[in-house]
Amino acid sequence: MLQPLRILFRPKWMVSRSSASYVSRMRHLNKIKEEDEACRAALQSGNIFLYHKLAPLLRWTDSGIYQLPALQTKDVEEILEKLGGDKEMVKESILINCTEQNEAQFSFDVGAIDQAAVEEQCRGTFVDLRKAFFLLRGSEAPLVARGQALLRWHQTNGFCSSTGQPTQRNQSGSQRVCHSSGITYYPKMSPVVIVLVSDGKRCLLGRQSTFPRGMYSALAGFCDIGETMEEALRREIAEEVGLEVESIQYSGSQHWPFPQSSFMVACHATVNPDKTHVSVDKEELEDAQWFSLEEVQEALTIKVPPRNNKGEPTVFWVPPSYAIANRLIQEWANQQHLKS
Ligand SMILES: NC(=O)c1ccc[n+]([C@@H]2O[C@H](COP(=O)([O-])OP(=O)(O)OC[C@H]3O[C@@H](n4cnc5c(N)ncnc54)[C@H](O)[C@@H]3O)[C@@H](O)[C@H]2O)c1
Ligand SMILES: [Mg+2]
Repeated sequence: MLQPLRILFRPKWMVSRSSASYVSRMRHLNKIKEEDEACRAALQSGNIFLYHKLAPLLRWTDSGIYQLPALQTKDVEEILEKLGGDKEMVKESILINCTEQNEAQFSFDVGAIDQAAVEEQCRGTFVDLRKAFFLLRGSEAPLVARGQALLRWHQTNGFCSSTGQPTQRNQSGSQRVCHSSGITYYPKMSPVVIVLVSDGKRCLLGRQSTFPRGMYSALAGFCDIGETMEEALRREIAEEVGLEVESIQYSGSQHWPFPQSSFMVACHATVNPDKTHVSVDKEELEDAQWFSLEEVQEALTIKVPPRNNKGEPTVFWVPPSYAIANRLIQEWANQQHLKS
């Protein structure tokens, strides 16, 4: 039988934020998301994160870390004019969030404007999102992913799939409407379950042939339409490794921008310790194996895996800390410790 879901930990945001300031911030954000006039005003005093062909602009700081530079709207207008663009283009910025001080945050893709010239003006570099996600700290990584996801969605949803007519966005970019059919389109995410299966002593990790060599992760799969998360989880484990899950515990969730926006729901699951024979579906996975606590602990200590002369990792390692798979593996290792 499936056990009821239970939260394994309290995320930091649940305990550390004052509810009054959080409520006012969320209401402010909702207002500028929904009301075009309020959003235009917020853009005038807001912060803009720049992208070039969906690669975010990062800046190397004096303190030796990469940062996501927040530009003022007037600065972006100036740069656009200087580099032969139209300063009105800045109005295409997409609302992504707001700061603790209620300053709106936007993403803007400079498009056809020369990349090197913008980099020089902004004292930064446009970096592929996979790399940027790894280089940024704290809340900047999810913020930059969200900004890119929204820009990508607008770039690929310019036309109504029913009428073929152009769709029009609202000022914040939270939706697009086809005035011919009346259909409103909202940014989309695909729900994915990611699960760390345990037999009580070992945990099960798998790898796809596209993963970097030696890297194993928790098993994941897209939810089918009409499925509950629990059904998707049980089905994926049955399909990919031929095991039947006995219990499920919810752990957390994450927006995952690769290759496109997924909503990752992360869980722990157990199987009967007498029924642990793995039969891998080779269409889905290259390999799946049970790993001991010692092996997992060793892998968790590896920040950058050692590589051979072809540049390929030579050891067993797990996804980095920004991936929710890493958190599941870390939580499992902590729980095993408590048990022993
Ligand atoms: N953040 C993390 O820690 C982490 C770890 C592992 C995997 N992931 C992500 O989980 C996602 C799903 O994992 P998977 O590849 O094993 O899934 P999966 O096992 O469902 O297999 C992928 C296949 O599912 C099909 N599919 C069904 N719906 C889809 C949709 N909406 N979008 C794309 N393909 C769809 C496609 O045929 C695709 O080839 C991947 O995008 C991967 O990047 C994230
Ligand atoms: Mg899978």
